[in-house]
Amino acid sequence: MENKKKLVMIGNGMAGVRTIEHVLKVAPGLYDITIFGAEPYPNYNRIMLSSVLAGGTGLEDIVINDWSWYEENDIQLYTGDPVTGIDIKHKKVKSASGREADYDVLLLAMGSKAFMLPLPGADKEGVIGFRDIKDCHTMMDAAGKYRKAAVIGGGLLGLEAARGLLNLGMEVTVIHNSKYLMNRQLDPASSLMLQGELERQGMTFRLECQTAAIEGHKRAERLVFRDGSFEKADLVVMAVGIQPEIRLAKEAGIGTGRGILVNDFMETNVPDIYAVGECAEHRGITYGLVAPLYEQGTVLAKRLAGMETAGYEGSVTSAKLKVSGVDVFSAGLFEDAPGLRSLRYQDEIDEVYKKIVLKDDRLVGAVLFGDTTDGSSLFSLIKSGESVAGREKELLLGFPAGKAEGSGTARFEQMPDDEIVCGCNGVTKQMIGEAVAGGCRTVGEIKACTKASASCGGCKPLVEGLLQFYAGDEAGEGVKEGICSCTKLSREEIISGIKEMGLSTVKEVMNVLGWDEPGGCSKCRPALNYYLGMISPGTYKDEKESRVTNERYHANIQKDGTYSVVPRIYGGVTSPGELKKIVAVAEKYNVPLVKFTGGQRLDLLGVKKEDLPGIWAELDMPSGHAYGKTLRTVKTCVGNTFCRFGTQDAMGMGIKLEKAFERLNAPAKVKLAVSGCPRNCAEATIKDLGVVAIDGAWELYVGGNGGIKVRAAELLCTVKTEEEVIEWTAAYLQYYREQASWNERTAHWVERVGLESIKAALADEEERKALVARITETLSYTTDPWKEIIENPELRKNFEPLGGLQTVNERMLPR
Ligand SMILES: Cc1cc2nc3c(=O)[nH]c(=O)nc-3n(C[C@H](O)[C@H](O)[C@H](O)COP(=O)(O)OP(=O)(O)OC[C@H]3O[C@@H](n4cnc5c(N)ncnc54)[C@H](O)[C@@H]3O)c2cc1C
Ligand SMILES: NC(=O)c1ccc[n+]([C@@H]2O[C@H](COP(=O)([O-])OP(=O)(O)OC[C@H]3O[C@@H](n4cnc5c(N)ncnc54)[C@H](O)[C@@H]3O)[C@@H](O)[C@H]2O)c1
Ligand code: SF4
Ligand code: FES
Repeated sequence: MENKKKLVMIGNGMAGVRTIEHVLKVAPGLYDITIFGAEPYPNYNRIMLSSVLAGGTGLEDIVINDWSWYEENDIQLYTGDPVTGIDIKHKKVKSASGREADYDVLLLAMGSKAFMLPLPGADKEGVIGFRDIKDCHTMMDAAGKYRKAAVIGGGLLGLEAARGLLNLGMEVTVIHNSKYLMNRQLDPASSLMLQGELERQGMTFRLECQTAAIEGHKRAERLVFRDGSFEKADLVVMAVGIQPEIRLAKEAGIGTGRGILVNDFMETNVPDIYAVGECAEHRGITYGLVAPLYEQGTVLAKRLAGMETAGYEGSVTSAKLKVSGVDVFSAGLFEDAPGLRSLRYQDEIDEVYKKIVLKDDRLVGAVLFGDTTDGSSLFSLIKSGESVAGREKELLLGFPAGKAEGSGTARFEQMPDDEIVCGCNGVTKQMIGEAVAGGCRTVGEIKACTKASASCGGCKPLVEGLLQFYAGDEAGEGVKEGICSCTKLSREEIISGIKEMGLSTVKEVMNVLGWDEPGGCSKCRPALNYYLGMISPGTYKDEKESRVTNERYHANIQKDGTYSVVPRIYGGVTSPGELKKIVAVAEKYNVPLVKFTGGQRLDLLGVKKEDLPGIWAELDMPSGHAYGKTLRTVKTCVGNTFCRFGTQDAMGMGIKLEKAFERLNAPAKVKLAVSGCPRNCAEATIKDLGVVAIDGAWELYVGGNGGIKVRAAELLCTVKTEEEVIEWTAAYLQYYREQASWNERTAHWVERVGLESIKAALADEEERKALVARITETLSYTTDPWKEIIENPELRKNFEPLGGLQTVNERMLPR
């Protein structure tokens, strides 16, 4: 013992103890270690406080190093005893309880404290930050006694706190100074989508709002804002950023700025004193996420062990909001700026937004909303700084299955053993390797063993890749995934639950099947609405509030908030009479643009919401479902009616198909086409179902797609008559309706289940007829939503100026 150097650490938090773990590994027995912690606990995972608050995780689950770990490693731990002074001359520290400890090496790892706005009334009871277990307890206690909570700050912490408080049964208003939530991580488009989802979960927001004071007797009772308005609040949580703990260092004469100044080896300006974690300022930056802090810890541990090491050069960071039902990821630069180029993909129907930011030929930032699967792959590319020239669109639209960056064997071979795979829990590649060597064969088992992927979940694709890398064919199925983060149940389990228990409403399904997220989210609500309607077409009452905006308004909402009207022109075949009606309406309502669509229809664009019922009434044509998850259009060529190559009546067949299946609800949109000969002018082989005439017969192709990823349709069958075309189409569409997941286009479905299984199901005549009977029944219940609106004054109210449910951001917020 005598020969050991004395290492004293101030702060018993995530970054500091992580550094000590490394020191113990690379230099066992070198130091006699003493740790002072201000909190009365062993080292715990602060990140998981959000999960504790939201429910489902107990405090006992978040301990990283329990009491016995300190004992086993001969670490002298003083908890609940903050250090109050550092004497750099005599190399000793003094604590609140009067303890003194000499050091040879001193580690400053005091983290940060919540920044508390210096508002009048900020010292009242019920005004807190969200930083530690104590704050968690305060919020839980308050939720038992009071109803109204206000969270100041709409960043990561504020939103996670707000979600937790909602789960505790409080009404929550988030007061945010910017126009956009998470303005430090998201651009306006993704931020608006996030806001919409959180509003649906029950949060309310006051944006661009400045708090002036907190009023109340002893306890907070209300917030008063600079514009004079106010908000009742029995609990006020400040989540407006953090302040590195530098007071002790400053008083001792150690160099400080915003944080404690360190060089690339985490050395302060005073010999033998180092700083690590949120309290350290490196190259002008203080970090507030654990991944960079763990990187700092690795360098520092090697330095303390006297090992050769490259210095810490700073980190690019990524963040993922830990709110159930919301997938948001942000990494690197996300705002447009001179010298940067960006690519975006925005789908306001399925609520998916992706943006990547490039500098020259390198990826420097990404924002994902709704689908964050590629987050870790994009982050790997940002960190590597390699050229992505020529691959930009692939990066934006998603990596083809099995090709994700970070999933290749070469990448895992090159990955250093101590590279952090799970930033939230500090799990390295080596730790995952050891877990697999120890018998883990699924992501769930690795999660239970190492905690990798247990917090924000952003590392899951990497963990899966590593599991595959280490376990190869022995790797079992990944952790069981539900249809969204609100439930662990798969589509099949939900459908059999609905059938077996006779569940009949979205709410009932969520209650009976035990949804983790009581209100569901924008992914599961419409999916349940569809499954219920598909299972019981005759009795299920469609829940309009579970549908996306376009389907609620029965019109296609446009970028500028106006709508478009696409009259149903069966088979793309019109007449002078129909055209005259369209022209008259377009002129009367000053429609700014009339355009032919890709599906051979006329699109009246730029229509005001309040003009929609009038236009529908005057057109007196069914409005086409040019939106929504249903049959869109049947495109046709002229066929043998006029074309000298035509072998069959393509127009007639197209019109029949469109009339047969219009208004059909489906898991995703469905597009059809009919070509009169194999020259295929209607491009039938890139449609969900394409019919191509050959001599004396028709070929039916399925699973085609001309969208993001072009997929050629595959031949399902060849039939002789028009009746058989209708029959097979009906059977195929119903089989797709019953088997595919919500939101799954036929191209993906066919690829997933394989054409052969579909062929086998439809080849059985009895099965085919049964499918036809079921689709016929479903179609018999469909109604004309436009007529209903025209004829029902109550429904028309939704279309009055400022009527209905619309808010300024509604186009971003489909339900
Ligand atoms: C609710 C919440 C959720 C979060 N979620 C995420 C997330 O999802 N992802 C992510 O990357 N990051 C997240 N963070 C941030 C992350 O927790 C911090 O970056 C990380 O904990 C910082 O580690 P640290 O060791 O520097 O500081 P800390 O973990 O704060 O540890 C510092 C310790 O030092 C103690 N201390 C201070 N002064 C003294 C003194 N004078 N004497 C003795 N002890 C002292 C403090 O009490 C504290 O226990 C979250 C933070 C919070 C609060
Ligand atoms: N999922 C995660 O990764 C996660 C979760 C929680 C916390 N954290 C970390 O914890 C730290 C604290 O988080 P945070 O959200 O408080 O910090 P932050 O700095 O990221 O966000 C604070 C937000 O408060 C807003 N704000 C500032 N002053 C305000 C005022 N007067 N009124 C209203 N709004 C105001 C800002 O616009 C900003 O968006 C950060 O380092 C964060 O990265 C991360
Ligand atoms: S697909 Fe054949 S029938 Fe139809 S327009 Fe083209 S050439 Fe004529
Ligand atoms: S990175 Fe957040 S759980 Fe792994």
